[in-house]
Order: sequence, then C-alpha cells, then structure tokens
Amino acid sequence: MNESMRGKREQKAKDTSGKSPSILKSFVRNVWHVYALAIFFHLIAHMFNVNFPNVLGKFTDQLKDGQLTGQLVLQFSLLLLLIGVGHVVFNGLGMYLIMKVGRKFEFITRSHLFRHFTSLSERFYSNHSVGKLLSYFMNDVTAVRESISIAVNQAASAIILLIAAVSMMLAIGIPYYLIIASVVPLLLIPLIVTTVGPIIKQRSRKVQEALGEMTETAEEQFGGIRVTKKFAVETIMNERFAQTVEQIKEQQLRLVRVSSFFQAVIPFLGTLSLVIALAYGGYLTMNGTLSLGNFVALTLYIRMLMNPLQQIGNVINTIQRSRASLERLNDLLSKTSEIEQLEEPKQVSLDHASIEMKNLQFAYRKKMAPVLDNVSITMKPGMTVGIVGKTGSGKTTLMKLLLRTYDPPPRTVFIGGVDIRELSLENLRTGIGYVPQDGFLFSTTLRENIAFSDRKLPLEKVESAAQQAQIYKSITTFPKQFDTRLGERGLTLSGGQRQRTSLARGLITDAPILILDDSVSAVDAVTETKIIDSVKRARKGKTTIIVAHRLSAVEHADLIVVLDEGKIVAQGTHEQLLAAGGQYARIYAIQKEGDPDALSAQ
Ligand SMILES: Nc1ncnc2c1ncn2[C@@H]1O[C@H](COP(=O)(O)OP(=O)(O)OP(=O)(O)O)[C@@H](O)[C@H]1O
Repeated sequence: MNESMRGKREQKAKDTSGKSPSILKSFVRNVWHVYALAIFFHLIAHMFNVNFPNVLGKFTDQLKDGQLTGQLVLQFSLLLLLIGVGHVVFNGLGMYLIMKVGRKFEFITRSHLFRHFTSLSERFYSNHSVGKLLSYFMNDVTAVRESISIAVNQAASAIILLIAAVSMMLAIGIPYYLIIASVVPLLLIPLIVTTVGPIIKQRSRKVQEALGEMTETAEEQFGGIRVTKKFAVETIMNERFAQTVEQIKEQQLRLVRVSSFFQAVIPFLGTLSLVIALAYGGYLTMNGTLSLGNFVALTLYIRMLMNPLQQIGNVINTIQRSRASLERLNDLLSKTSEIEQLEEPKQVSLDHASIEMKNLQFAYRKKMAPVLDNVSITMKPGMTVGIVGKTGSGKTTLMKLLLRTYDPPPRTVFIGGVDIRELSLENLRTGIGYVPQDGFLFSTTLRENIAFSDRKLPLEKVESAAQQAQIYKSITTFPKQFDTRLGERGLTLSGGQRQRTSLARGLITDAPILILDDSVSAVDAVTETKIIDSVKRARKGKTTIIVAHRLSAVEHADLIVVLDEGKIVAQGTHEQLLAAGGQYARIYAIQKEGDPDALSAQ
C-alpha cells in the first residue's frame, strides 16, 4: 500500500470517529424545543408583567375621577398580586429550563473534551501546557455555557419585554410619537454597553496583569532578599519595585476613568428618558391628549425597560467573548491524534513475537536533526535486551517508537514480522508493558495504583507484583498497607518507593513484552540487584527490554545495545562488549570502580 493511500485510509478512520465540527450546533439541534418552550414561558411571563403599569394607570384614573371604592382597591390589589405571581412563575420556569440546558451543555462538553483529550497523542501534550488544557476545560466551556444560558435568558426576556411593553403602550392609547421620543435614549444603552464594555474588559485585564507582575516581582525579591543585601543593591531593587507599583496606578486610573463614565452615563440615559416622558407626556396630559393614568403608565414602562436594555448590551458582550471560546473548543475538538490505526488493523500474538528495527531514523520535528539514526536491532522472542547510552542518546525515544507513542517511519519497526503501523493499537499497547522512569501515581490507594490495568485483580497478585518490585516490605509497614491512599501525585512516598510502585504496576500486567525504561534509577544498587533478579525469574521466556544507565542492570541480558547520539555504536552480550574494549568496556571499568552513574557523566 503506498503512502498516500494509507494516509487516505487513516484519514477516513479519523473522520468516522464521530467528531463533530461544531459542538454547539449539534447540541442546539437536540435541545431547540427546550429553548422554544422556555421562550414561550418568558412570553407569558411578560404578558403578565406589562399589565402592571397599565393597571396602576387605571387605578390613577379612578382615583382622579373620585370613583375609587374599597371594593375596587381590593380588586386592584388582587389583580396586581395575580400579575406578580404570574410573572414570577412563568419567568422562573423559562429561566430554569434555559439554565438547565446550559448545565447540560457544560456536562456533555466536558465529558466530550475529556474523551477527546485521552485520544490525543503525546505530541499534543508536549505542545500544550496543563494550564492551557485546564483553561479549555474550565474557562472556555463556562464562557460558552454562559452565552447559551444566561445570555439567551436575558436576551429573550429583554426583547420580549420591549416588544410587549411598546405594544401595550400603543394598545392603551399612548401616542406613538410620545413612545418613540421617550424610548430613544433607552435604545442608546445597548449601544454604549457594547462599545464601552470591551474597553472596560481590556483595561481590567491589564490591571490584573499588572497586579500579577507586582506579585511576581515581590515574590522574587523576597526570595532573593539575602542576595540583594549581600550585593548592597537595595536602592536599585526599591526603584524597580516602585516602577511596578507606578504601572499599576496608571492602569487602574485608566480603568476608573472609563468605568466611572460608564456607570454615570447609563442611569443618565434612563433619567433622560424619564425627563422626556415627564416633559412631553406632562404637556400632552395638560392639553388633554393623554390621560393621567396613561401618563403614570408611561413613566412606569420607561422604568421597566431600563434594566433589560442594559442587559441586552451585556448579552452582546458575553456572546462576543464566548465566540472566541467556542472557536478554541471547536478547534481543539477537530484535532485528531496523529497516531491512527488502519481501518482493518492486523492482530498478532505478541507471546512469542520477535522485535525488529530496520534502519530506523527518527526526528521529533521535520526540520530537527534526527534523534535516532540508522538503528537496526533484532530481538528474538523471549530475549532480555539491555539498552544503554549517555543521557539524551535516544533510548526513551526508541521505546516510544516501539509503543507507537510517536509514529516510526513505515517499514522500520516490526513485531512478529508485522509493521507496527499496521497492528491494532490495542494489540500493541496491551501486549507491551511500559514502566517509565518517572511513573505518575494517582491520588488513590496503593492497591489501585498497582492494579491500574485491572482494578479487579486479586490482592495476592498485587502483593506478588509488589514483592517482585521490592516494595512489598515498605508497604506492609504503612498502617493501612495496600489500602494506603497516596497524596497528590503520590507525594507521601519517597522517590525510590514511587518508582518501585510504578514498577509493580508494570510487572502485574505480565505482558508478553515488558519495557523498563530506567525504572530502577532511584533505588540503591543492592535493591536494584534484587529487583533485576526477581524480574529475571518472573519473566523467564518473555521478552524484556531494560533501559539503564547502570550497566549492572543489564549485564545479564542476552543482548546489549549501546547507543550514542542516536546511533548504535556497539551491540552484543556483556562478555562480547567487554572483549571488544570500546565505550562499554570503558564505562564498565569506571562503574566497577565505584561511580555507578559514570555513563551519564561521559
Ligand atoms: N518530545 C520531544 N520533542 C523534541 N525533542 C525531544 C523530545 N523528547 C526527547 N527529545 C530529544 O531527543 C533526544 C533523545 O532523548 P531521549 O529522551 O530519547 O534520550 P535518553 O537516551 O532516553 O535520555 P535519558 O537517559 O536522559 O533519559 C534528546 O536530545 C531530547 O532533547
């Protein structure tokens, strides 16, 4: 199969993996009827609401005409109560439905994101910091949720209220020209909010940044206070800090200027509307064109519209902000793992499979120098293979290619005679156990950490793996033994204990192929020998690859490969390599003399 065909088939596999181009579109398609119902409830709520000024207007007219009786006062009061209750109930229902939809979006999207994150390759993680990923998870999802719940609620409510109030004013006979004249200043509110809102946001972000810088500077200067004093540079430090504080003052003043303007102008526009209503409406009332009741109703409608119109402005700002978040989320969800399997991947039994690397060349990025160059190794089934070499010589990279954490070039890495790019990923990854140098432990019990591959594994198996990894004794000294909970990232354990727990987690899988990638570097030489001996016994007949700096960890191996700057400089058994007298023999001599980490110091 040529490369482009393979690419197309792999691409097809990506496209059928169910990733939607826009999370929001597909979500809204499923919940539009809830939105429709919620908007209907808002409509009913405002039908009640807009009667409020009208009823008060009628009350005023009756009062003026001297027709008000105790019976009528009671009727008016009950009517107002009914309006209030109707508004609250339907408004509450509408709000509840839309908020619920928002939370559902948050839940679905976070689950979707998490599933997506787990499907992405290591390259993605090395290019994105944890902080950035958390920000997708928290801030971006929340921003979109706010715009499809709070913003939709406010916008629907405000628009319906505006239309209902204007219709009601016309219906009760308030002249349209008076309505237009009074409402126009209010319509400027959303315009001002959308213009000034982003400026306020930008300036307050700058204030936050400046405050962040000040905290950083203060932290650094407190930390380095002894150095500062020894070098007698207190004056320079004081000046530097004063500059940072001055910067904050500037940013804060800029923010205060614009937010003061904003906070003053919005009520002013409301007042302006009322002034027009009062002056023009008052004049029309005096000359008999407008009833006193309608005059009262008009002023109440103006008051009623002020808040919703301000909210429309906020809604526009929220939507603008969330558009950027939505784009980021869609962009992230459209990313596919570069490690893909064929539509019909091959399956091989890894139990007695050979591993072969043929002229393997690999660079992490196109323009970078290769990290592995012309690497060819043949590992027969059941062999123990040692990989040694200076730090940065490409040992871990070689293992990552074998696991397809990164893709090796086609036809360079074979297991059981099959190119690993054609193998099923599950077949490959369940068949190979991998124990990294810095094994991450989860904040759960030791038992669950060790039985990570299958939490139902019996305790005896967990104990036996712990014994092989030489961590059993330490665990039995803990009060809760295997039920001991680890703190965040397993901080209650020492470095060596952590490494051995992670080793037990790898050993328990009893995988046909096991890779120990510098997995015993944090233990002393005696414990290392014990671990290697028990691994040797437990893995008789199974392929084990041991990456190490200390040659004592690989001496017994059937094949030892020496890497240097990505190239194989020698391979053979311990005896053969000693006899050859090259880099291996030199390092062995140094390490025997007492410096066990001499390889990395070369
Ligand atoms: N994700 C990556 N992106 C770019 N370069 C990388 C990446 N990972 C490793 N490298 C580079 O590849 C080279 C080989 O690294 P690798 O981790 O394979 O070496 P190593 O022999 O396992 O080292 P050590 O003994 O210190 O663990 C190094 O120069 C390293 O900087």
